[in-house]
Amino acid sequence: MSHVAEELRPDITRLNVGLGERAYDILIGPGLFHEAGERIARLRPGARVGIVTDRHVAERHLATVEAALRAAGLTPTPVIVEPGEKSKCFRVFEEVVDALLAARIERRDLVLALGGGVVGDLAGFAAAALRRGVDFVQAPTSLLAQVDSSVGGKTGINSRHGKNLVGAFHQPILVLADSDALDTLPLREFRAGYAEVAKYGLIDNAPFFGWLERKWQEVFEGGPARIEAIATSCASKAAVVSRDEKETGDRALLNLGHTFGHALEAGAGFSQRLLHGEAVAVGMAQAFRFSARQGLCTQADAVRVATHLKTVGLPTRIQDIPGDLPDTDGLMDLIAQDKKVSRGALTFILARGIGRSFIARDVDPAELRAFLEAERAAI
Ligand SMILES: NC(=O)c1ccc[n+]([C@@H]2O[C@H](COP(=O)([O-])OP(=O)(O)OC[C@H]3O[C@@H](n4cnc5c(N)ncnc54)[C@H](O)[C@@H]3O)[C@@H](O)[C@H]2O)c1
Ligand SMILES: O=C(O)C(=O)C[C@@H](O)[C@H](O)[C@H](O)COP(=O)(O)O
Ligand SMILES: [Zn+2]
Repeated sequence: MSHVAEELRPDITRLNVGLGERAYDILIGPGLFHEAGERIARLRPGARVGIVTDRHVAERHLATVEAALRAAGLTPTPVIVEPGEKSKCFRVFEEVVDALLAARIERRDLVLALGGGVVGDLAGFAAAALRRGVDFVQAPTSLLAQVDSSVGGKTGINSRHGKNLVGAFHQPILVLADSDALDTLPLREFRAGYAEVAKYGLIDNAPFFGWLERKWQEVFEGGPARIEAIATSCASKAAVVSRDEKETGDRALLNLGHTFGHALEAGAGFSQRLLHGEAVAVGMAQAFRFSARQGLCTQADAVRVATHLKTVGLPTRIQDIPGDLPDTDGLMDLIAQDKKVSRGALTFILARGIGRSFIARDVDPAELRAFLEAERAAI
């Protein structure tokens, strides 16, 4: 990537995910979709580009991106899926792969994921599988995708057995996070993405969590605080991914709130009843309450976490989720399918305090069950 364009655009933040020959840039700032063609053509001049997107995003942003690609001599073919988590499934995966093959996307061509985390995970997995692997670019359009899912190369789909159980590690070659795209994102979706922003503070950056407590309204309103929150989140994620690409060690910290959260998402049928970020918010509040119950962190820290999440309008308890959920046995079964489970031993991300998360292996199932029962009984 040339530095010249960034020097001409001081409003663009450029980060790098240091992965040797698979290193890539993350660009964050306004107007990037208008420059998508020029920036992608520098990496793959003359390429065919299969643009995987969803209907909501297509209605708002596809024309801009397509025009930019054509102007730079690239040949785009859109592949449009239905919005929502249910599209992360085998049926839609097959449809996307078939559409990309029909568009003759070859090994030196590209897949462009234009959308939220659902499109990013689905398109990334399609790119990983297509002709045994073609390159892909992430053009994230939701807050969640700009701060988390577009970075790090986890791609995949859900199975009837649980969340993200089929997939591949496949890194993008570029991430273009156009902050203007967030202007069309519904508030509920923005809030859900905010849960993953707060996650970075809770994992290992207490000052960032404190900053969010003071500045969250500015982050929601847009402007410099929003860009700063996105850049801080991406920098945290890039650092973890660079040192542990395939989650053999501390990348698992990025799973804070996800062991509980994924079970709840699956329990809610991957439906609009509970968005991924909302599930993570409940899961993080639970991880801190579970930690406090085990004497690992103070009750005050657990309350502080839940209070901030509640203040921004996120759910923090099972009771905040509308509709029926599996009972404790059902949740335990779903948790048993978590990818961090090893030879049956449960792994959770727990905390000794805000910004002091750690990987807890061999969590006692009896203690977990008692905690889930207590959570269910809480008013
Ligand atoms: N791979 C990873 O590392 C990783 C990390 C975090 C989450 N995820 C996955 O990401 C998914 C959640 O992503 P998400 O929250 O972006 O959900 P999503 O992709 O479903 O997008 C949320 C909703 O907002 C709409 N939308 C997106 N951008 C828009 C825009 N700019 N304007 C208007 N509407 C827009 C979408 O059409 C959809 O209806 C989950 O499947 C989760 O498992 C993956
Ligand atoms: O990138 C990671 O690593 C993460 O854990 C980020 C999470 O926010 C994300 O939801 C991820 O898809 C969960 O990974 P999984 O391995 O538990 O499916
Ligand atoms: Zn997540």
